[in-house]
Amino acid sequence: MEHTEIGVVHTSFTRADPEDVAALSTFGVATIHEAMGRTGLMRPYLRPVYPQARLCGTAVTVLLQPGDNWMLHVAAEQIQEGDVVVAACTTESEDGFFGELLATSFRARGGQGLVIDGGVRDGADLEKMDFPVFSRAINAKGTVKATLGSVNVPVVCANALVRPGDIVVADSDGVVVVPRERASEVAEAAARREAGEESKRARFRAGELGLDMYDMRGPLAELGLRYKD
Ligand SMILES: O=C([O-])CC(=O)C(=O)O
Ligand SMILES: [Mg+2]
Repeated sequence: MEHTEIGVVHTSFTRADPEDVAALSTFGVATIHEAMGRTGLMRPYLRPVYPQARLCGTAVTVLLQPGDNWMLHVAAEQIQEGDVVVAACTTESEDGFFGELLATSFRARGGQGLVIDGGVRDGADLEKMDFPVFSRAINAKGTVKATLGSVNVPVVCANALVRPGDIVVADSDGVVVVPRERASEVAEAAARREAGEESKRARFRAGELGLDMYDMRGPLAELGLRYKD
């Protein structure tokens, strides 16, 4: 990635097609990740603040400085209906950058949730509000407003590149990023994959074995697998 700009807010960028966002919202993260050729996943240390949390939306990106949540307030103004805020940090930081007050602000602007490679607090309130948040920590420790970061620059969040306008999907399995140019192709591949899984599910339910469904007996015998009484 090119040198990241600090102290800049990009106010206009192309958002993914809402039809593609709606299509992707029907699939689980594992299916989307597989449909993308097993790419786009954030690291699994990002966890939902409450088990039912789930989100799908277009990314407004934020680059935070450690222990400083100023740029989340700056980002709130850039949120449009259907957006998800994706926040990375210039240096690893697990402080509580975000809580129910900021969630209330994001929601009022149309925000659908937050993915943050940092900490958040007010977990019980976030669950009560059903405002989906995926974070690396839950931490009561407060933050300051003293240093500039950026809004709507490309960021690397938990090892995944996210550009403003890309689609982010998160559920209890993890967080995946779909580049907006690939969204409709990925949604089609995900639908094909789900149809394939449905037919396999029906066969498993009927008692068929993966050993036969996937023609595994020959290769296992060739490698010398032996059955003993
Ligand atoms: O106020 C903060 O800095 C973070 C927080 O707890 C909230 O948004 O409710
Ligand atoms: Mg709070």
